[in-house]
Amino acid sequence: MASTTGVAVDYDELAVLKFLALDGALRGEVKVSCTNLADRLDASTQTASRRLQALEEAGYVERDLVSDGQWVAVTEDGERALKRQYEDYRRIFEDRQDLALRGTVTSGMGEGRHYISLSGYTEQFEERLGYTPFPGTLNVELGDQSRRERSAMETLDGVPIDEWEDEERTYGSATCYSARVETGDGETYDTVHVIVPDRTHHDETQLELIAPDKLREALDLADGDEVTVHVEDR
Ligand SMILES: Cc1cc2nc3c(=O)[nH]c(=O)nc-3n(C[C@H](O)[C@H](O)[C@H](O)COP(=O)(O)O)c2cc1C
Ligand SMILES: Nc1ccn([C@@H]2O[C@H](COP(=O)(O)OP(=O)(O)O)[C@@H](O)[C@H]2O)c(=O)n1
Ligand SMILES: [Mg+2]
Repeated sequence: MASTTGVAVDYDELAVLKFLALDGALRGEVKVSCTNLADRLDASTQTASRRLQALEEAGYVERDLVSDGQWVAVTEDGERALKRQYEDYRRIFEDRQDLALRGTVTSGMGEGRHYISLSGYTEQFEERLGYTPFPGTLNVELGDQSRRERSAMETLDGVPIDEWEDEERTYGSATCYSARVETGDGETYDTVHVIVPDRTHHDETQLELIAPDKLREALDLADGDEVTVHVEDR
């Protein structure tokens, strides 16, 4: 586990980070005594002190040393590190079924690029998904089992993209489902969306994915490569 600064932070240090957050250090500085912290960690004062120092070197906390202890605040990077743990626990306890759809990367009709670039859609993607998608859709041809399982996606909470029109015509609505892509080599790309247009030339056997980046480049994908799309309930 490494931080952005390259300093390794272990579970032992994350436990300290959690105690600090419980004491309110996400909201601002809290007074910390190494003796008290050592008690809660069931470790020596030196160990407690060393872990605080490691957290500071990793950029997860900021410290102000004073004669009778120290003031410590968790940084944004520190908060992100805690949130990653939180996401893991959510997956463990919230019993949200991860719908895993398997298929192969395939080329389509080259129309996705046009639709995804239209401002009537990009404005909605930016506002509702939080990013400007790479112009296009990565098409995934689903295997037999995943074709059957795909219908379960419609029971999840999707982000609606509304129909809109310009002078010439109306453009259809669509629904986006948050997902993660995993390649055959176990490489993953975290935030993509399965986009299901209400009007489409594709049938249920194809899944179309949008993402901030070109997935063929980010994941080194070519036609025929196997991917698993983990659709999340968000
Ligand atoms: C956001 C979005 C909106 C779309 N709206 C329409 C539409 O209004 N009418 C239509 O015939 N197809 C629409 N399509 C579907 C495309 O015509 C086509 O089925 C598919 O997206 C093409 O994918 P490909 O080029 O990757 O094969 C839409 C696709 C997307 C991604
Ligand atoms: N996030 C994305 C979107 C599209 N793409 C690829 O970008 C190209 C343009 O997308 P497209 O939807 O217009 O083309 P086709 O899917 O019809 O081949 C295709 O090669 C897609 O596979 C990608 O790699 N990553
Ligand atoms: Mg496409």
